[in-house]
Amino acid sequence: MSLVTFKDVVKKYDSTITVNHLTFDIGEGEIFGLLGPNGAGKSTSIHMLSGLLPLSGGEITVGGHSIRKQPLEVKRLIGLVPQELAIYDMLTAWENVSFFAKLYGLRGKLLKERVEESLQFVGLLERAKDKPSTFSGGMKRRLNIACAITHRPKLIIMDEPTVGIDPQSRNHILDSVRELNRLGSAIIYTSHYMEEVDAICSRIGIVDKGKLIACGSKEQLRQQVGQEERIIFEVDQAHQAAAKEMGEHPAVKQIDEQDGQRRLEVTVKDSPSVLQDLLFILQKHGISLRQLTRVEPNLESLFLQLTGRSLRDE
Ligand SMILES: Nc1ncnc2c1ncn2[C@@H]1O[C@H](COP(=O)(O)OP(=O)(O)OP(=O)(O)O)[C@@H](O)[C@H]1O
Repeated sequence: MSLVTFKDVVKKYDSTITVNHLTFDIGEGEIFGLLGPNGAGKSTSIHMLSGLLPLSGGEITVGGHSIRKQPLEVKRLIGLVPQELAIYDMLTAWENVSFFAKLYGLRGKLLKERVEESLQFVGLLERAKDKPSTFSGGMKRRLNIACAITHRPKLIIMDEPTVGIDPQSRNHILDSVRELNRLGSAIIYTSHYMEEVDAICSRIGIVDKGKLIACGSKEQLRQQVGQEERIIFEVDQAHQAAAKEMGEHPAVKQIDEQDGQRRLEVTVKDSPSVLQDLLFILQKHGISLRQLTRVEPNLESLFLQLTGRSLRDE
């Protein structure tokens, strides 16, 4: 059964549509990735789901409850880890987590146990008495997570939780996502980092300019890319004629020239002889190969294919 449903969800600011008829659902126990460039509408969608922003159209349900009609029931089921840190500098780590736990009605012994458990979970129990102003960016992000999980929500929403932090904290957060999921929560994870979403999510929705342009399991999305791959040739000299000849090969779909034609990114349809043919063209023009890289189809390729733009360029 679906834990979350988005049905024809729209958000408009005046006449601008920021979220454009989004429809998808998320099953219990899933890690669902919402992937898209900056400004795609991920945070806006998350804020509507969390009851922080009203919908302009459509409906969102969590555990069968409508966010429009039963916002309190929905809020009880979710834990939001917002993109902007929601922690208080004048409170200690313990007091921060305890503050949020009380908002969810926890009291007494249970409150103490859950605060301790949450701080332990994010690796900050030893720093419980310290104020966040003494923490690194990654530690603050981890504290932000601890604040959202004390009430053991069925759905944890993480909005770009790894932006601007060191690799160690990033890995810690990615491990916590997997662990929270293993302990029984469904997760919605928004990011513009394809690698993160690819690494931890079981299903992925790709959004661009407010629209859901693809949605499915990683396997389904890869199949959608089809049998294309990218071959990157790094060569010793620029050569227009060679690049042009490569572009005329029937299996070549696209050539992107970088570094003054010293780096050629060639998108090819699956064909047994294409690599050999392209190498032959380089050889014929007297060009030496410095490096050759083959890139398997991935979410980046799918985004490129669907929008004609690179996810990284945003
Ligand atoms: N209050 C607002 N009024 C008008 N436009 C807004 C408002 N809030 C957001 N937007 C616009 O809505 C679009 C989507 O923003 P949103 O923050 O949801 O994107 P995002 O995918 O989460 O990207 P990011 O990772 O940069 O936060 C952007 O173009 C943004 O400028």
